[in-house]
Amino acid sequence: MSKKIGDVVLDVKNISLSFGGVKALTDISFDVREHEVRAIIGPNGAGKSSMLNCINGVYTPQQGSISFRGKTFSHMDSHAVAAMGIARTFQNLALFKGMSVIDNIMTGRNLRIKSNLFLQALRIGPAQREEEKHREFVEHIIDFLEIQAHRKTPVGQLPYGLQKRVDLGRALAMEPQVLLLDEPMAGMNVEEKQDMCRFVLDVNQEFGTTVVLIEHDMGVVMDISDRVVVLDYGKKIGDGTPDEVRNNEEVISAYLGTGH
Ligand SMILES: Nc1ncnc2c1ncn2[C@@H]1O[C@H](COP(=O)(O)OP(=O)(O)OP(=O)(O)O)[C@@H](O)[C@H]1O
Repeated sequence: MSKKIGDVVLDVKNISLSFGGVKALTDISFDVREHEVRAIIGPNGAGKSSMLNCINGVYTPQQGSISFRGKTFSHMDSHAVAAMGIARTFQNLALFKGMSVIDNIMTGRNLRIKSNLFLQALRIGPAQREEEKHREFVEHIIDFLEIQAHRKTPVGQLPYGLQKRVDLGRALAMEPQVLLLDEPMAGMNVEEKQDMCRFVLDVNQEFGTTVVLIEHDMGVVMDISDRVVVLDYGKKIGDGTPDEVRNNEEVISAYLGTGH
């Protein structure tokens, strides 16, 4: 891979999170470097989604801090996170099923629309020009994700694999610097997985977007990640390159050896 990994963009320090008596995360620290694909793996219930939810401000950890480009937060505010350039896709798709592909991807653009709602509603002057500019950007994403044929189709009518692609498109519409992907390939067939892998790698390599990815398919993780964090029962048990993680005894016994 010819890309150049940069400085730390996201620095997670000593995060602990519990729900009543359930300790979802215990003292988790790891960093994410610019332009890398960083995977978080671990068995069901290990705390992977909770970790993403702390990063994008859905959950507030009881302990620890998260720094983004050197700015430290004990709690990430979800609107501020999006404005800082961190986008997220969800394990259970967060799309508007009755709306077209193009309109769903446009919703990811809202953050960047500056003109006020009144002008937008009237579609006059600067608001109209602005909307055209955003629609053009959305069309680029649609071309990039090779879903031109489905531009006007209501998302709910698309096969699952394509819905996941639209979800990625919605996140890309934010022009994120960091993309958090929660199981982007879950429930896909082999061909859909290959396509999604290619798109994630293209986003990473062509736009330089940093990717943090939760994924259960080990083949995928080992193929596309630069570094991997391994969680088990809310604790970090491994961290390193795919090869390092593959050969880590604790990881093998907790996870890789158990047929997940
Ligand atoms: N909102 C919540 N309320 C109560 N408990 C929660 C909540 N969210 C997560 N948990 C608990 O925290 C632990 C970690 O869950 P989490 O969903 O983060 O794991 P995961 O590694 O993403 O699992 P999976 O692979 O199944 O998605 C689990 O025991 C889960 O039941």
